[in-house]
Amino acid sequence: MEQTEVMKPETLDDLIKVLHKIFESDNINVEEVQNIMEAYDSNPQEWMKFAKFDQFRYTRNLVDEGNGKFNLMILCWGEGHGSSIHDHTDSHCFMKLLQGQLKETLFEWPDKKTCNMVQKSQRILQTNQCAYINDSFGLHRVENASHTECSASLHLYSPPFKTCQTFDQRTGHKNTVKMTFWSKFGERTPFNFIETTCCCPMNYTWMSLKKSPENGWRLILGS
Ligand SMILES: N[C@@H](CS(=O)O)C(=O)O
Ligand SMILES: [Fe+2]
Repeated sequence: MEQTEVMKPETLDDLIKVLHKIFESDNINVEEVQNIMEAYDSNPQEWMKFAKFDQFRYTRNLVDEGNGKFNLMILCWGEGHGSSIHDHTDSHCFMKLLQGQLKETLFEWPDKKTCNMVQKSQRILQTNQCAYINDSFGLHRVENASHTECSASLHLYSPPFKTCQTFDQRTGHKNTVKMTFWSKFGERTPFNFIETTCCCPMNYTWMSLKKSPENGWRLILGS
């Protein structure tokens, strides 16, 4: 597909405007989106209002709904925080580092028989770099391996999705999990439940204990 002008977005607002324009079309040129996201020089003053960290796990903070074509969000990774192995529900996934570093480990889709999941590759993403993945590349896990620095990344998913599948590294067993936002447009998402989350040391999946007026206590396995 032909790529129109490659311009450098000067600010995050600029970048969002350009992304809106690009995603008006139904045919997405992955390299063009990747180049434009990479061309934006991360300026914390512009995105700080969206970056809300949690003590225990990474947070997902919605920045823009892309006219229904994409979701743009900032993920905030405290020291040692990571995701479980997951897919991207047949969507495009662009991931640009805004601050710090992130380690991305790629895995093959598990085959039918129960076995350890096969690791394909691993890389460290640096500030301003923009990575891309979709389900045809495989699955991934993302981690902030630093014990002293937090990280932030800008993710674009198109089309937007609300659930994904997480995988147990030792068995390949999968779970469908709901994906939630910690904040939307800079405002903490309202919550009326008690929640406590911990990472299961056996298989690195997340377990949450939640209480809501609607559902009472629930133990939720997976991300
Ligand atoms: N895809 C993950 C983040 S990452 O680990 O790529 C999410 O949206 O929560
Ligand atoms: Fe991901």
